[in-house]
Amino acid sequence: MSPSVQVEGLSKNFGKFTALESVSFEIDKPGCYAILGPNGAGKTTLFRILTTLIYPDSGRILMNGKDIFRNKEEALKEMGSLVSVPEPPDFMTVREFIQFAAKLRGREADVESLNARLDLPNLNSKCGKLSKGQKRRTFLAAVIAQDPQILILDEPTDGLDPIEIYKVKSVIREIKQNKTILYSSHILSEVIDMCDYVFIMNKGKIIYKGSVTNLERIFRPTSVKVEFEYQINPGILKELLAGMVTRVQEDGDRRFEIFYDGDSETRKKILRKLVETYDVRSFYDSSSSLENAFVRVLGVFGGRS
Ligand SMILES: Nc1ncnc2c1ncn2[C@@H]1O[C@H](COP(=O)(O)OP(=O)(O)OP(=O)(O)O)[C@@H](O)[C@H]1O
Repeated sequence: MSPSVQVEGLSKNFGKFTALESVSFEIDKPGCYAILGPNGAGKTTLFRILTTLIYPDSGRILMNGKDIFRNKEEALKEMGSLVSVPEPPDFMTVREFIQFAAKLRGREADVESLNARLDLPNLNSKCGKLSKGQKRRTFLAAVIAQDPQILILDEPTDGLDPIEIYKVKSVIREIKQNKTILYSSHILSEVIDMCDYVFIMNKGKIIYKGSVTNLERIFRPTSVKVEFEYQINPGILKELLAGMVTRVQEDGDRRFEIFYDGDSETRKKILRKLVETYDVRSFYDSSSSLENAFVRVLGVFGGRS
């Protein structure tokens, strides 16, 4: 049976501040599910509730059909988490901690394989002597050694160096094939790279739910920036592209931003026409930055103050 997570009408206030408001979603297939949102959106609050570190004011969560607040032990049996910067105990070695974590769930840890995949620090080092990134990878190795069906990972790459990020991402890509991973991040490009489905949060609410492919399709670029080898008459350029473009805007000396309907065929026609007529120095999607797309999602669905 596939692991499932159901979140129903979750709300959480801190005093008068509403951190989560009626958050609901359902997951019933393995894969990597991103909770994406800017700082303060409520991601960590949601993850702390999902792991019962704190309790909601209302709503319920079912993991594999079991209520995590009413039937905690049963419901969390198949869940492993990396939330709120956990640290392995100082006095244990890396190997001991991973073996200990696995034993808690009745599993045997394959420490050597985890070491090869995550490039762990010296297995005999005491955890107290590790750097922040090494501690995080050791903790992640321990969670993976427990072999849970559901993994809750709150910004797992936060504070890691590029090589560590690469290792962590490879492992997550590998295990998401048959597990459910809830993965929070504020980096859209990371989510596009890793995840299959995305929930976008802003100001305590989920403002977008959809596949990552759909998100890319909706927020595909709708303008290109072009630079010519020499100065171009804007009037003639507009005439040349008439019928293909919605607007042509001068963008400095020899540079223009050309707006169109976002269709890839139209984009090809524009490029062909320009190259046939002029010497084009560069041509690229002006809003191809995924971070820009994120800002647009917030603008379209969630407002932004
Ligand atoms: N214990 C608390 N007491 C009061 N306010 C809190 C508490 N925990 C969180 N908040 C507030 O709730 C809001 C959501 O915080 P949360 O940490 O869930 O956001 P986030 O999306 O994880 O942000 P980040 O990406 O910065 O980690 C923030 O405005 C935060 O200040």
